[in-house]
Amino acid sequence: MKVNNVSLERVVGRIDQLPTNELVEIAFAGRSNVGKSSLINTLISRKALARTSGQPGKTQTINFYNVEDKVYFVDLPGYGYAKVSKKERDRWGNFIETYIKSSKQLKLILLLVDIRHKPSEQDKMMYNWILYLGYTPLVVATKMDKLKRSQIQKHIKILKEELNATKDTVFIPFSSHTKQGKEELWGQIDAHIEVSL
Ligand SMILES: Nc1nc2c(ncn2[C@@H]2O[C@H](COP(=O)(O)OP(=O)(O)OP(=O)(O)O)[C@@H](O)[C@H]2O)c(=O)[nH]1
Ligand SMILES: [Mg+2]
Repeated sequence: MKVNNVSLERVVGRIDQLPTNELVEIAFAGRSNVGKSSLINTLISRKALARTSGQPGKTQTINFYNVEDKVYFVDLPGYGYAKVSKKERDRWGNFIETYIKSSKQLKLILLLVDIRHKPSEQDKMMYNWILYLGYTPLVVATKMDKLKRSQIQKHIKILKEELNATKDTVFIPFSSHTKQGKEELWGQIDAHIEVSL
């Protein structure tokens, strides 16, 4: 998709504020600091529409970006931020869960994991949970610029093994610094949007 028009249309902090809309939705999930907001900025070719930060826990609301009046990119708050209380974590879990379960327009969930590290227990839970809800997550292995080119396939293999990934789960190495993986990712997103339009 060629992106000219995009805006942050809705910031949702409570379940009862979730939109009932017509546009298709694509959600971006993953642990705090993995690069969700940066990925959205890269896809829409904006430097900083989605707020990013070196401090984990930047995105705490569910943010709906209207892209070309065709699709919402849904930036989810990150999980696994150690400094957050259990109560907050539970609230997060309920919030995300309610959104994913209740959205009628959600067509694709991108699960972001850091290409350098083994997935955390929460990453594994999230992966399995997305499958359980009937979606096949598209796994984006972020921050590939931090690895040597020769290491990338090895790390993708480790991620597949550790997540015990299904055959039809697609893995895309990505960097929002070098923009590697951007075209491939758009290819996947366009394909999902097309079948749903
Ligand atoms: N080297 C490198 N750093 C990245 C990349 N993507 C994001 N970062 C950095 O990682 C940090 C976190 O990025 P964000 O995009 O804010 O992460 P997030 O997943 O939205 O974080 P929360 O909103 O806290 O859930 C920032 O300092 C980014 O500059 C990447 O591809 N390569
Ligand atoms: Mg964020």
